[in-house]
Amino acid sequence: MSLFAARRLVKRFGGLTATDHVSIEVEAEEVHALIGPNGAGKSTLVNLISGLLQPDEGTVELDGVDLTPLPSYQRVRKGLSRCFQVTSIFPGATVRDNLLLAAQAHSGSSFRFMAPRNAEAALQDRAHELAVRVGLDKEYDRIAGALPHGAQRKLDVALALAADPKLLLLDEPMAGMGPEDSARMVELIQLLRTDMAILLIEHDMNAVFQLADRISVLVYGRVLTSGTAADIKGNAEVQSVYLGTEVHA
Ligand SMILES: Nc1ncnc2c1ncn2[C@@H]1O[C@H](COP(=O)(O)OP(=O)(O)OP(=O)(O)O)[C@@H](O)[C@H]1O
Repeated sequence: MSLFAARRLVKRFGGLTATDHVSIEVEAEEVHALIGPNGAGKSTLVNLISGLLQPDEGTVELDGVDLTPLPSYQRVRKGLSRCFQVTSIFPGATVRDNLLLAAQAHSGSSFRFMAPRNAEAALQDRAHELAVRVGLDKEYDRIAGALPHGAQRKLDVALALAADPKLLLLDEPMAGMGPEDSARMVELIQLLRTDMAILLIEHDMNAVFQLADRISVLVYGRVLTSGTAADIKGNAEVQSVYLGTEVHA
């Protein structure tokens, strides 16, 4: 059984079927990328998976738990974390305080039996560990909103990691990045994949081909095909979908 499975998801907006019986699975430690031209329904699918939208049909399951009836925040508790295309950081606070808040939000009852001073120390450790993990330890005391774009995206990833996800949903993590920052983000995702499964929605095809074990191509709300990078590169139907369109996915 796969770690994660979305099964036959359907979402209609009036007469438009934005998600048309989409099934997608992610195995433990797998990076599964989702690509598709503009308007293919990627954002809608991500919202259905993370719980910002409710499907008209279909189910979302993680590690044997049916997440479909749960709101976003409960899905996070069950192990499904999402990074946002629009970052979710507090721009006026330091990296440290952003991470402390996230660590605290996800600490649940873990510090309940500790003396307050020990609980505070454990939170500080956790926040610093998250900064180290994404390579932001040198920026720890800087104001988040003043960081370069690439560093802000890393912080966004660190905030999602605070929940200790089993599945990390990365929604266009390379958006707006230059080649150097993109390369760093690829390195970071390579590190993370040893600890969690990743569903990656990304327009940067270089990054997708480097990272993905499996790629699914979404067109008009349906999965056109799924396969390895080599399968997808050699697929005539995929090529024709992108031909003459704004090829950035
Ligand atoms: N809330 C909504 N109400 C009505 N139609 C919507 C809504 N959200 C999305 N759609 C429509 O559903 C289709 C899929 O949109 P979606 O944003 O999911 O595509 P996408 O693949 O994420 O595109 P992009 O890469 O441009 O963000 C589009 O035709 C869009 O206009």
